Amino acid sequence: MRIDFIKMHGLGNDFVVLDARSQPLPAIDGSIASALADRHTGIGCDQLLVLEPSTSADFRMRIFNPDGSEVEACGNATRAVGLLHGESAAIETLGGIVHASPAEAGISVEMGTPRFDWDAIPLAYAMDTHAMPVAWEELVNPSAVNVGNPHAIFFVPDPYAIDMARLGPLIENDPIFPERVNVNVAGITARDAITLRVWERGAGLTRACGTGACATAVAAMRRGLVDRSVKVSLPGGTLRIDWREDGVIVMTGPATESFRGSFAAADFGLGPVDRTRA
Ligand SMILES: N[C@H](CCC[C@H](N)C(=O)O)C(=O)O
Repeated sequence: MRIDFIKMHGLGNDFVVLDARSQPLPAIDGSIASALADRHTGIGCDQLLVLEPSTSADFRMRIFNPDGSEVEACGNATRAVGLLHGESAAIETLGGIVHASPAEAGISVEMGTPRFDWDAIPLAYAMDTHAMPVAWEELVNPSAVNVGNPHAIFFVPDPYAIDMARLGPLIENDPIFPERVNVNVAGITARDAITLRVWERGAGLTRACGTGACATAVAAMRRGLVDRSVKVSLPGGTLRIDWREDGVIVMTGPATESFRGSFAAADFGLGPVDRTRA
């Protein structure tokens, strides 16, 4: 049996999309996600996305990191599947329902309202998530923001001077974040401009992180560093983040379909299709 996939990206943060609504798919778990995401022996991607029917939205999007973890939110992926959908869509995720709509600058997504309470960013002990009293060498006093998934945001003079390959995993896996955390290093370049690099939980350094851009923009706004509409420049390109007066974060940016293909299910250890799920 062959399985069709769509290869997509949002500013270079790339995805393999499997649509269970158009083909019978065997059960997908973390180990299969890791195999498909592997850039040497698999198709290769930062996240695997599985689209399924939903009883509460237009469809459901499951999100897997290359380490096999299934997670709550993925901003760039939301724009990508919004592009596939072709018109406005409500998308069910583990982090809640988000809304994608075609926009002049690509796809606009209402990413929900951010949370700052410490039980949204599971910490070993309650802290002021505005500026946590912790440090990892030159990365100090991060903000902690949950936009469906957990983010730690450090403001630094030059994000490109930070050794993310060394400090990223240290912070990602610190026990102070029992669910781990996405690590953002940001520089403020103007009242409406942020430069950002992200070490993603379960994926490592990516060329762009949509939820990271949302969390970082909100953290900077809360600190009075920027206005409520900012451009966030990531290695892969720029996103616009607006934090509306009603508390909803709106992210706008491009999404791209790269190519389509198929693979033999047996090549990735995918078992027979459970017809009760078809
Ligand atoms: N690594 C993230 C999921 C992907 C987020 C990122 N690719 C985005 O565009 O938001 C996490 O474990 O929470």
